[in-house]
Amino acid sequence: MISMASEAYEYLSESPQPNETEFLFTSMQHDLRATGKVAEIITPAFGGGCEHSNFQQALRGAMEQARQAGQVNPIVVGAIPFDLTQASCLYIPAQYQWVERSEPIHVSRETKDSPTLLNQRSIPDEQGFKKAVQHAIVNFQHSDIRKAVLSRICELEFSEPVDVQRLLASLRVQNPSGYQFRVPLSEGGELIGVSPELLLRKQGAQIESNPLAGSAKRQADPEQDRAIADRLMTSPKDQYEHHLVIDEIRRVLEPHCAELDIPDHPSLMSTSALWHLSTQIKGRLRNPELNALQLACQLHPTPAVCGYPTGQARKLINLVEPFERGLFTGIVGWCDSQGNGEWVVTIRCGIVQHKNIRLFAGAGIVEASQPDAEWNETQAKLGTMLNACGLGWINSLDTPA
Ligand SMILES: C=C(O[C@H]1C=CC=C(C(=O)O)[C@@H]1O)C(=O)O
Repeated sequence: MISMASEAYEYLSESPQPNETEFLFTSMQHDLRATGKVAEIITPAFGGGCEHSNFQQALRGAMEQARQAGQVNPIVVGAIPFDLTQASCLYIPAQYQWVERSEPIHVSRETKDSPTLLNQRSIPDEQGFKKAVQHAIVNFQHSDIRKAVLSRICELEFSEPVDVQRLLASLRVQNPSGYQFRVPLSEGGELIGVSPELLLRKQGAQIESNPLAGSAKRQADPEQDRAIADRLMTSPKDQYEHHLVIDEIRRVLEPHCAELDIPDHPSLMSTSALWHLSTQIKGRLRNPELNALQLACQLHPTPAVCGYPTGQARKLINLVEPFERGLFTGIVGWCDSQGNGEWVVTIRCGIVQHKNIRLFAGAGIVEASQPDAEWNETQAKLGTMLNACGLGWINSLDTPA
């Protein structure tokens, strides 16, 4: 466990106030709020698992720049894209502060408060997505690829600028135990979301990871909801999908760990929209000097967002996905100058730009997948952000996953 609250984290000059926060990351009981920028890291994180990589050098250079600017314990915050060869979106803020999380505040769902939805479209559309799933399934039958995560975009245009504070408040109500994030983007706009999936937390020699794979849509009726959860736990397709992720994470972490605890079987975890198969992994590093970003770069992208084997799955994704994922299914979080940090998988999120939001959702495809069910799963995953936008009704038009 990271004991951030009790630690004397520094902040330069005044602490950021919630309404002027530019970067936000919620971790367990605390929010990391940051403003300003003293150094930027756009070097791609490719090879970032190695301490001599360009990326790690850029990271050390930026930390040094911050120290010269007077910071005693600088931190790096931001996001890294799905494709590690693309520019990183990281920086060292001028001020930061850990604050205790407040109780989620009720957000009114009255339609008069919500701006009107002018346009929406899915890329690819329903037919295109199902075709891509079918394409992947055929590929599995004729190659060594076992899993590929296929995703789609849902573009929304509103009559008025999106109220980001309201969006964040609603995400907090929906998933109070999730990792909420808000990242300013240099090209304009903000990355906003609430991820349920911890890629890596590192404090000293202790590490944790909580991969998720295998999902089912929550049901309003408690009995049906329980039945869906039980079915997920015993579904061979979902167990298989999950184990591909765990085996790959074990392969990466094992050589680094003096102790590694990976339960034999996943457990259930839930958000307001979905059930997930989840494995809580804990370990103790042989070399506590490894920084959180070094390890995160070795783990990313796991088969929970890419597939298995990674290289081949990535090629298949590039072939069938008709858009650039950018930051979606990358990682978002923070790392301090001692190498401690937390990185979560950038899912259940969107990019907000004035009156537009670009939402993203994906689903792990294996040979036993059904195109209709995978489409419905992406719709359920979009539900978190759609609800936050006051558009929960869109999901009620769908058949349950
Ligand atoms: C890619 C997403 O979810 C991943 C994380 C949890 C469960 C997943 C699944 O069951 O397919 C996905 O691997 C997403 O939410 O867009």
